[in-house]
Amino acid sequence: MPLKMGVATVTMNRPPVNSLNTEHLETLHRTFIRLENEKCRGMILTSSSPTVFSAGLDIREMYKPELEKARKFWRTLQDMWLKLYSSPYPTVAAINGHAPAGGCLLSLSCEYRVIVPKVRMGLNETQLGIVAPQWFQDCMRNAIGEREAEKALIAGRMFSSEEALKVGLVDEIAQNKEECIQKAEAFLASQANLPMLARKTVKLGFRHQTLSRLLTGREADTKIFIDYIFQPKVQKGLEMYLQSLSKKAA
Ligand SMILES: CC/C=C\C/C=C\CCC/C=C/CC(=O)SCCNC(=O)CCNC(=O)[C@H](O)C(C)(C)COP(=O)(O)OP(=O)(O)OC[C@H]1O[C@@H](n2cnc3c(N)ncnc32)[C@H](O)[C@@H]1OP(=O)(O)O
Repeated sequence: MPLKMGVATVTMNRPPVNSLNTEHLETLHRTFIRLENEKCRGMILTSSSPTVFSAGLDIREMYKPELEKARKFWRTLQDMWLKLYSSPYPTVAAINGHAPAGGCLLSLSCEYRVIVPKVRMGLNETQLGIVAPQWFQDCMRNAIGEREAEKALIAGRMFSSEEALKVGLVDEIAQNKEECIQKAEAFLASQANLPMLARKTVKLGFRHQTLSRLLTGREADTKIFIDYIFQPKVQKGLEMYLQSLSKKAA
């Protein structure tokens, strides 16, 4: 995590697709805590993969899990998200590859998004027979508005880079990763002279409702997750989805 002029670039590096298992989520969470403690001036979140930003939650964490491990997985996801979404420093996602589901959530949790061409992002959970939790949905709604979010979430729509720009899911398209990082740095530079306390207070004001909805209902949210994924038909769906992903690789 290099810090250049107080700006950190956090590069996810969990091959092959940066899927988010408990360990990877813990690493991200620890990183965001450290950045806050070190009074970082801005953060760029990106990926070491040339084609994938993040494939979202690691489906193997939800497929036939042990109960306590599944609980820990979900709580760690909540912890990571609460830290990122409420970060006092400015955040940009340099989306240099596909960003489905939890990958899209990561980018939506940043303040500004730059994407490369010819990749897809969105909350596709419905298409997998699972449901994007309320706080995932809130992040989408906060980015693109009620009507577009409702349509996208019901359909589990994956947006092309161009569609994402058009609907406001991302702020800019860059031609490649290098330009993506340059544009991310330019956004952070544009924020650098703003009084930090005022900036942070306004940001948290906008995000307060979404944050408190989860903060006041964390246990209930965990229970919803557990009850949902332990349903036999959901497990069957996850099994089939994992098989389809593996078949694709074969
Ligand atoms: C009332 C109820 C309310 C709420 C319910 C509560 C909770 C339910 C939980 C809801 C939340 C879900 C959020 C999620 O994030 S779910 C994950 C969704 N992710 C995806 O759908 C992405 C799947 N992956 C892909 O589409 C492609 O892999 C991708 C486009 C990212 C990259 O394609 P590429 O061709 O480069 O790679 P692949 O060959 O497909 O994959 C390589 C190997 O990686 C494995 N893989 C891919 N994605 C995942 C993943 N998300 N988890 C685990 N493993 C993954 C894939 O199987 C390949 O593995 P091998 O076959 O090589 O072993």
